[in-house]
Amino acid sequence: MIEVQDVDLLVIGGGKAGKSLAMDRAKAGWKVAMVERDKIGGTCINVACIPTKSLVGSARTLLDARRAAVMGVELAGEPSISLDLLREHKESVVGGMVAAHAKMFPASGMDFMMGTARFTGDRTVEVALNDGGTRVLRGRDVVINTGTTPAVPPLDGIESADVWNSETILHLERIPESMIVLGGGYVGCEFASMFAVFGTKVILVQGRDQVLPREDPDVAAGVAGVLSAQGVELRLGARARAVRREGGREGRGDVVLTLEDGSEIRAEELLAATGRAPVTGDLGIDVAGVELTEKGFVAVDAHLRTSADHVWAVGDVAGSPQFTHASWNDYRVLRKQLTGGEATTHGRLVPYTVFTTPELARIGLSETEAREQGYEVKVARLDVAAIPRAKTLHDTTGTWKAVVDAATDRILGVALLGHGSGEVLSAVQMAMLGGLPYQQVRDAVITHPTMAEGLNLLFDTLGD
Ligand SMILES: Cc1cc2nc3c(=O)[nH]c(=O)nc-3n(C[C@H](O)[C@H](O)[C@H](O)COP(=O)(O)OP(=O)(O)OC[C@H]3O[C@@H](n4cnc5c(N)ncnc54)[C@H](O)[C@@H]3O)c2cc1C
Ligand SMILES: NC(=O)c1ccc[n+]([C@@H]2O[C@H](COP(=O)([O-])OP(=O)(O)OC[C@H]3O[C@@H](n4cnc5c(N)ncnc54)[C@H](O)[C@@H]3O)[C@@H](O)[C@H]2O)c1
Repeated sequence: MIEVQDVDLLVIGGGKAGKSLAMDRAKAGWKVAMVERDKIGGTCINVACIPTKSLVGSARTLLDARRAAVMGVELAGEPSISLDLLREHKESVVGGMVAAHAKMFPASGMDFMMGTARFTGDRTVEVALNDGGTRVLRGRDVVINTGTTPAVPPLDGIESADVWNSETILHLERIPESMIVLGGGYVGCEFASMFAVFGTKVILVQGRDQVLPREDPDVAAGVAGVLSAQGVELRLGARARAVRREGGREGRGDVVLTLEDGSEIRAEELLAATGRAPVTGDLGIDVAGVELTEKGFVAVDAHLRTSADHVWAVGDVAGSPQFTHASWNDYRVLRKQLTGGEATTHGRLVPYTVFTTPELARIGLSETEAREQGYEVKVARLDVAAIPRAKTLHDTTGTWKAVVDAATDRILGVALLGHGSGEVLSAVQMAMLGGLPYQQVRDAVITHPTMAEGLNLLFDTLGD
């Protein structure tokens, strides 16, 4: 019989919310244990945001080098990607962050262990340690932060077709001559953009009739235009039903994707980018009295409480918006409650940026959503080409759009497609948080020439 170790806080899965909470509470003197299966620092730094944005940085550097002459700079020879250097760059960024976490965890005072946790009773887990052995831990409070994992699309033949997902593509075995990207969501658009810039002939197959289906059609069309201009072939409204690898696993011929209309598309590789599935299957969740939603996420209320007393869930697995910053905010919401305060996830404003090149930065309601919710809206639009900073950079692709409540003049949301828009977005976010009418942003004195200055121009288009 293994002895049960009691702790104040037990964190299962070291994602953004869980690791932040564990370190914070350990530093505050709580007895904290955190169990992580295989990724020190979680999904974001190992296999998601950080490696992908490192590679997006490479794609942008290549694009800059290709258009150096227009900026008056001569480079000797054609700039190109070195697979070895690319891997080294990505791995040095990821490795540096993982190493920093490996130091920070024990330094905080927590009991950090590598292993797989599984519930065996109320607030109690058994941990199969990666280096052998078992521990049993019980938390006064338990936090589930086990994240999501790439969903396997239900296509005939998928198991034997040897396709990539968002994690395996990051091994950077090769830059293929041709690649099908299945799925036109965030992952699909970002990888399609970067691999097209790296020189791959990309065919993006999207089941819905636009990329990024949450966005207004005109905004999605803007992103589609960016991808097309980079050479991506878009197959919209094209649902896949089967996939096979010619020559079998050993022969490794082309991958062939069959669409619902029976037509076939072939390429050297296929990236499945069809969403993410919650990691709850092997947690023994029913033993803990924790209920799941129909889709397998942990069911939580607006306070991140599960159906079991003193068991909480945070991040992707709790159905929070699938962004690292949302998970980080979950941490703040939960910390407040665990330390005697009140906090909720209800009504929070969660921005996001899709890192195509250029990027799409979004916050608040789309025009479609605003109209569906009964708002009478004013819509402002600005071509990025009108922004002086964009002209100085010869980087004028994109359009900005803002949706304003006609009754109050408050900004309901924006969609900014263009250079540096993810940075500009935060200025809009602050205006929205402060409840400012658009005129105050329009009339603010903003530094010239910055991309943010475009906000003056954007809201100028609405007049008074
Ligand atoms: C390709 C890609 C790019 C992305 N880019 C961005 C971006 O640019 N910006 C952004 O905001 N978001 C981005 N995201 C989304 C972001 O990565 C996730 O929303 C975020 O990582 C979720 O974090 P989390 O806190 O839910 O947990 P995670 O970071 O997923 O952590 C969960 C951890 O739990 C561990 N675990 C699971 N089960 C167990 C168990 N039984 N025992 C012990 N440990 C366990 C896992 O190993 C994992 O480390 C991207 C996602 C992908 C796939
Ligand atoms: N920059 C960022 O913040 C960032 C980047 C990457 C991922 N993420 C997060 O990761 C999550 C997952 O991203 P994702 O792109 O994998 O999922 P997603 O749900 O955004 O997109 C998946 C797309 O695949 C399509 N699809 C599914 N099955 C198909 C089929 N059989 N044939 C054709 N098309 C099919 C769907 O229509 C959908 O649009 C996102 O929700 C996002 O929150 C964020």
